[in-house]
Amino acid sequence: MRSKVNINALQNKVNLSEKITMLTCYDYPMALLEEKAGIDIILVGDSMAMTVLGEETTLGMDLDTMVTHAKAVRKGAPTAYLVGDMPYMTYQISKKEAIRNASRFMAEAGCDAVKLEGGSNMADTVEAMVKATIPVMGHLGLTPQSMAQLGGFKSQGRDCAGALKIIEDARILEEAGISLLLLEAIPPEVGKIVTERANIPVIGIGAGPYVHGQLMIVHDALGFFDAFTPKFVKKYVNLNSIILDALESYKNDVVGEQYPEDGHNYNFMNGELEKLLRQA
Ligand SMILES: Nc1nc(=O)c2c([nH]1)NC[C@@H]1CN(c3ccc(C(=O)N[C@@H](CCC(=O)O)C(=O)O)cc3)CN21
Ligand SMILES: CC(C)C(=O)C(=O)O
Ligand SMILES: [Mg+2]
Repeated sequence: MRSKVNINALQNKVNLSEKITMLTCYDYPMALLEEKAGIDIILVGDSMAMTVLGEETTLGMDLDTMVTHAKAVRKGAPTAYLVGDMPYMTYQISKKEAIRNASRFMAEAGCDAVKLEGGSNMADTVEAMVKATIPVMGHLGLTPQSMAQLGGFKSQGRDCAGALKIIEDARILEEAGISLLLLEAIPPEVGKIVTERANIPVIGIGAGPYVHGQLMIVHDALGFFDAFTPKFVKKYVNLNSIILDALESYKNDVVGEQYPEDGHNYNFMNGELEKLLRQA
């Protein structure tokens, strides 16, 4: 087993200019594989609402479900740096609720940190959570929980004012005590400026090549999600077509009576069948 990935190990990679790898994960079998592949950071994302539960937004995700899945992911990935994604309205209402809700990811699921969306508006909350022993990952740019205000899933920071706001928010969040920062769907140049000024690991998802590491939604990387494809997605395999082939083969086997075969059957213990046939 590799040694546990902690925040120092991640900072070491940054210092050595080694890229950090991050993927989402929502269940135990995928966690086993991501751990085996040596992925540094695993995010149990509220994107699970869309990739696993078929919702059109992330807003309906609830904390109990997130904690349940984070627990399963931790079982499959004991050494990855595990981040739990705080669902909509579990941290926006009060610092007290934010701390109590975040603590469940830490205590029940064994997460290493929690992630929350927002900039300067979240600085006080981040400070309170860090004081309460909870490491926090910030998330700027396209923040899906604000989609009603952003006007949908739209890339961000593409004008001067928008870019300046992201750069300033990154500074304020770092000052408030975040341990890591995620940048989503922004121009590479904005990612570069934020990364150069940061003293913490900066991970991008559609934030260009200059950040310290890359995140992708695992269902996107595997071709296991078809509803839409963000521009930054690279599909490494088309799992949908592989799985569909297998499902159709199974169906054809059953309909064509090719399954089950002899080896799939449970046989009687010695002499018992003859006994049954005499008595039945
Ligand atoms: N499967 C999946 N992958 C993701 O990366 C992802 C989710 N789900 N769900 C939550 C958010 C939404 N994401 C998105 C969605 C769209 C763009 C995008 O590139 N949007 C276009 C505009 C599309 C429009 O105008 O409606 C853009 O150019 O900004 C980026 C990230 C990222 N996240
Ligand atoms: C899209 C990423 C950044 C996320 O927050 C999630 O997977 O929920
Ligand atoms: Mg999320």
